[in-house]
Amino acid sequence: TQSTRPQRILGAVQQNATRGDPRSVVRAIDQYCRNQEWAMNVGDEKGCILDSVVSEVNPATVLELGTYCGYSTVRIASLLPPHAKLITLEFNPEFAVIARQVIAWAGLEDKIQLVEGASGDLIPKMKEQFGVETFDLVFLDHWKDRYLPDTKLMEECGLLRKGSVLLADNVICPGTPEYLEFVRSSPRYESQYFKSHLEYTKVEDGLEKSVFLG
Ligand SMILES: Nc1ncnc2c1ncn2[C@@H]1O[C@H](/C=C/CNC(=O)c2cc([N+](=O)[O-])cc(O)c2O)[C@@H](O)[C@H]1O
Ligand SMILES: [Mg+2]
Repeated sequence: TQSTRPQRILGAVQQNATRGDPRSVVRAIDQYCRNQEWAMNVGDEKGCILDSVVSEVNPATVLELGTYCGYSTVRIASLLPPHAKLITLEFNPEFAVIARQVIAWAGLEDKIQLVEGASGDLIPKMKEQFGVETFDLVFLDHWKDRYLPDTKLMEECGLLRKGSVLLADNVICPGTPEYLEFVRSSPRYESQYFKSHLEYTKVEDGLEKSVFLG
């Protein structure tokens, strides 16, 4: 039977990456997606911007919206300090199965909690079910029309504190116009655009970093 793209990405990791070496997992996926078949990972160019923001924030608690195959999950978690935790939400069970194996290959199961379900349902449960107070960093990379409603939901659920950082992928391509308008015009956010390119291409894209001001 025909394999799926996420299955082929997992295969590339198992063939080319070293177990327990997160950066080799990131490198294996980037090489596969650049040379064999494109996939919607944040990628190596925007990934370097992601790395610099993670290192600057040095978060104890991270929320990722949209795991897909776990590329950015592993990339972020590989930079976290020892007792830090990353919760990643994924509602497609097939993608979740692949992502769990990619995370395991990287040896990062202790830092990452992959929760299956829709962000709109899970965000309101973060405090009671997952013992989260607030998130120091949120990486938004799921359906682009969910960025704004989920940001408002995180505010309503008290999951953001003064200084929490939202980092959003694809604000140019495919684009998140309503979200961008909101964070750039709201007095409660200080936003900054990091110009880059759509993963593995020369098309313009970028990340928007927005600090919640409380
Ligand atoms: N509400 C929700 N709760 C939980 N999981 C959810 C969710 N909505 C979507 N997801 C999951 O997040 C991923 C979707 C990503 C959409 N990205 C994209 O569509 C995308 C497209 C391009 N592109 O077309 O060039 C480039 C990119 O970097 C992209 O991230 C999928 O794994 C999907 O199952
Ligand atoms: Mg993306």
